[in-house]
Amino acid sequence: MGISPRFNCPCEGATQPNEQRRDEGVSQKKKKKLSIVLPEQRGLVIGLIRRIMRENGHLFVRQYAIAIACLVVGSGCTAFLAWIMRDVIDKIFVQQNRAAIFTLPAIVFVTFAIRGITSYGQAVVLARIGNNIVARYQRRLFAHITELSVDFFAENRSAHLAARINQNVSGIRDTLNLTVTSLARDALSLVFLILVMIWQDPVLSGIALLAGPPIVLMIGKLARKLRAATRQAIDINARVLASMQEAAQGITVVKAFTMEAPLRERIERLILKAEERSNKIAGITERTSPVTEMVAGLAIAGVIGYSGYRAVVYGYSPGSMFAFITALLLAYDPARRLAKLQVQLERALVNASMIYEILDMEPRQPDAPGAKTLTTQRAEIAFNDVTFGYYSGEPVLRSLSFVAPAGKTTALIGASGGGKSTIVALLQRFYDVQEGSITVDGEDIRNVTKRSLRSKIAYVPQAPYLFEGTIRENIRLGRPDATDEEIEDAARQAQAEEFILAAPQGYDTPVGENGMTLSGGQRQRLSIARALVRNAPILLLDEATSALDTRSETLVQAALDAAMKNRTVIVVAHRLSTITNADQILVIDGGQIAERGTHQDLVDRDGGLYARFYGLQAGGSRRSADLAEARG
Ligand SMILES: Nc1ncnc2c1ncn2[C@@H]1O[C@H](COP(=O)(O)OP(=O)(O)OP(=O)(O)O)[C@@H](O)[C@H]1O
Repeated sequence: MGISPRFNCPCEGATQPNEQRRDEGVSQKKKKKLSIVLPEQRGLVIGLIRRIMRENGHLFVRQYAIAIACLVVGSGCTAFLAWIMRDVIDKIFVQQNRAAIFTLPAIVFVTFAIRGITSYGQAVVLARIGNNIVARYQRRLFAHITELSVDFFAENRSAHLAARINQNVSGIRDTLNLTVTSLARDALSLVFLILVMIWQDPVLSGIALLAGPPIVLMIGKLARKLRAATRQAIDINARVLASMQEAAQGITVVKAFTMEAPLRERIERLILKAEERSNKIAGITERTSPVTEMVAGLAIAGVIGYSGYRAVVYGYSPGSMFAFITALLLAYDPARRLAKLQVQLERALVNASMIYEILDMEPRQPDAPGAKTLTTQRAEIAFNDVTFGYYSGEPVLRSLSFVAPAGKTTALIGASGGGKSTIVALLQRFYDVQEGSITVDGEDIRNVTKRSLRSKIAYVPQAPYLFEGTIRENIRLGRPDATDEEIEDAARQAQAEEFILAAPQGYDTPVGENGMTLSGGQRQRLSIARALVRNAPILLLDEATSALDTRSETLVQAALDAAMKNRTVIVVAHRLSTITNADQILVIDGGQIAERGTHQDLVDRDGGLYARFYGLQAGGSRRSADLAEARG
């Protein structure tokens, strides 16, 4: 299973062609990358709006009812103001009715007050709905992303992803709010005002409404242009933010290599592009204004000219004409906003579809239907004829078979790129094998839940990663229900206690971003403590001691030796010194096992790869990169 390219169509009901599904067994670089794909056709756009409505609308029925009630009352007030102008002119100015001098202004004031209160009410309610939608989608996205396979993160730069999500999440909110406010406020106001106009004067209304069709045509054209520009703008903005974040994260490398100037130039180029895109969008969006103004101005001028002619020549009542013109002028604002609606919706929909693009992705290694919980008796691991490659036709492991006996240590060693880390990744089911199988106590790991499989494994990665939080919290990530005593015990075993207690707040000292305040060796020891506290039957060490100095390494090695007892351990080692005691050593070369045996067996093997390598450096502390040299 692969990440579904179904996100090409974010509307519901879109299915993936079978052919596409079939060739997804092997990950294919192009398919995994997030691209900006948009529904091009009107039907798909409506599908997207309907999906957003269906997923969210029912959650906010009460709030939307309040907002819509406010909008309806507000629209009614607007129409009423136009309506009452007839009385203002006729009663006050023509009939000179004294009582009306007091009552009509009072009515106008009360109408404005009601309009103000309802406008406040709808704005607050809609803002709350919007904020809640943003929060819900942020939660949903994070939960979904953490379920996606590791290859998704290998293919998508994390900073770029974060920046894009940050921009996109507003799309759902804006689509909903724009649709609701436009329909409930602007469309309703317009309908009420047009009714007032027709009631007052059907002929003049006909003249005024002639302005509609040309404006609608023009907006349709502009919206199409805007769609492409918006897509590019969102992507460029995400790249700007991502580049800044990456520069901040890698600031030591940036400074050490004096990369400031070229980096600045790169970001400046992106910023310039983003500025150009924003200007283009503003140009397209605002192009609606002059055209709308001119067409509407023409209609209003026509109405004034014709009604003036009728008043002067035929003596029509100024009151009804005034009410008509007021309604026409008041209708102008909602009509203009409605004209802009499609343009604004374009942007919101581009963002919303990008959110669904991520939400519609499926993990590549989902649990099989009816997957069991893995229970381990002995925790014996077996690779049976495993063939695997990250890309189709490029196998990294070829028909690889070995057994990692229960309670014993199996060391993997070999030249860089041979496939050692891949073996460790496959065992955790970050990827699925293409041929063969991997079993734990005879159970194929594809038949058990990933959660239960991984709960049996403690993993110390090549590059230790620490999360924002305290030292204690970072160790506790190994097992959330670990007691403070267990955490301190693990830290002691990992030879980390000394520096932890020397830190300003001991175990409660914050580690800074990815442990920036700690040395590489200290980070590694915390990572080992995290694995120890997990207390799992399988221990995976990927070059766990690579960042330690000789003293720490000796200490940690002793700790690891203790932790390895009675566990099934697979250790990827780059230094021979760390594996001389291993129960079996597998020399991995070109995705296959070139040699296997204990350290002594392999050293004794005349002309063997391992023996040659060992011979190269009697001290046995050189890195396995030298194996390539040994291989000649
Ligand atoms: N996520 C990935 N996507 C694509 N190719 C990958 C990925 N990870 C590893 N590879 C490729 O797979 C091959 C084996 O890599 P792997 O990391 O397993 O080797 P290794 O023996 O652990 O190397 P090292 O000792 O340098 O860590 C390499 O050619 C590498 O480029």
